[in-house]
Amino acid sequence: MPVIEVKNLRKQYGETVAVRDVSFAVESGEIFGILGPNGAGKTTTAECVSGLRTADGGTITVLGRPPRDPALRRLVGVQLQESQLQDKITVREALELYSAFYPSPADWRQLAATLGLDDQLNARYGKLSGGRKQRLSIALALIGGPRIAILDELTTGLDPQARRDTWDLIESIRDTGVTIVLVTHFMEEASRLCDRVAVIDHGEVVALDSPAGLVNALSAEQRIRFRPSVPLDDPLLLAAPEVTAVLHHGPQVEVVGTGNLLQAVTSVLAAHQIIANDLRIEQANLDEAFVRLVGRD
Ligand SMILES: Nc1ncnc2c1ncn2[C@@H]1O[C@H](COP(=O)(O)OP(=O)(O)OP(=O)(O)O)[C@@H](O)[C@H]1O
Repeated sequence: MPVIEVKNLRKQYGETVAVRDVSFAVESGEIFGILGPNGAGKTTTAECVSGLRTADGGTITVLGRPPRDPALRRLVGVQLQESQLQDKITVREALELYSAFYPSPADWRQLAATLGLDDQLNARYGKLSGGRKQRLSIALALIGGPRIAILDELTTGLDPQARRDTWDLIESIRDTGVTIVLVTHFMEEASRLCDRVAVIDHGEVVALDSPAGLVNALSAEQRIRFRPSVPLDDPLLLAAPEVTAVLHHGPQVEVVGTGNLLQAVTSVLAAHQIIANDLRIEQANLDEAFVRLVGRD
């Protein structure tokens, strides 16, 4: 049974329709990604699911309850894009303050240790690096011991190492049984972390699948590159039904096609005793799938 169900969500700000029609269901224990370009409606969707905004249309249930049900306050942890703390508050004070909001909070000292903040307890928020601030905001989202964590643009502004560390952290949180909704516009993040991804554009879900499923569905086309041992006549390859084009880049040949392209190409080459040196198969990735879906980077 899904832990979050969103059906035909609609939300507008004045004349601006931020979310036109969004539906999805999040299963228990998964990392569910909401991916889309700037202004697509991701944050608004996450805020409606978190109960921070009221939808104008559609229905949302979280653990079987409406998003603003007070019982959800300790079951759902939210880390939002704009959750800036005051610069002067220390890490310890922030953790203690947030713990006080919950009847049976997680042990904040243990959480701080897990998140690598235990040597920073007396540091002021304003002096923390971007990565540490992010860790603290994740800690604050988890302090109530939630069953669901909603994390928005978790790694924006982090350097590549801090981003990778944060990904490891999210995986370890998931391993404790917490369901995670991750709002992101980073393809690499979605591919690496998410079990399933809803791609949102102009306030609508344009695709919903695993990252690999999205790539496969949209990128039936494959490319193989190699350097033939002797010059190659294009018609030999084009005779195979799998091959749609043959391109030349100096000594390199690039074959474009569909289906079992590799087998088709290698059997043509074998039949003519041609050796394919430096053979490479170019795989499509989520970036390409995304550009195809939303028509822009
Ligand atoms: N409080 C608000 N008042 C008016 N318009 C808003 C408000 N918040 C968002 N919008 C508009 O609603 C649309 C969707 O915004 P939203 O922040 O949900 O998108 P997003 O996909 O999260 O984008 P980003 O990645 O840039 O945060 C945008 O056109 C945005 O300008």
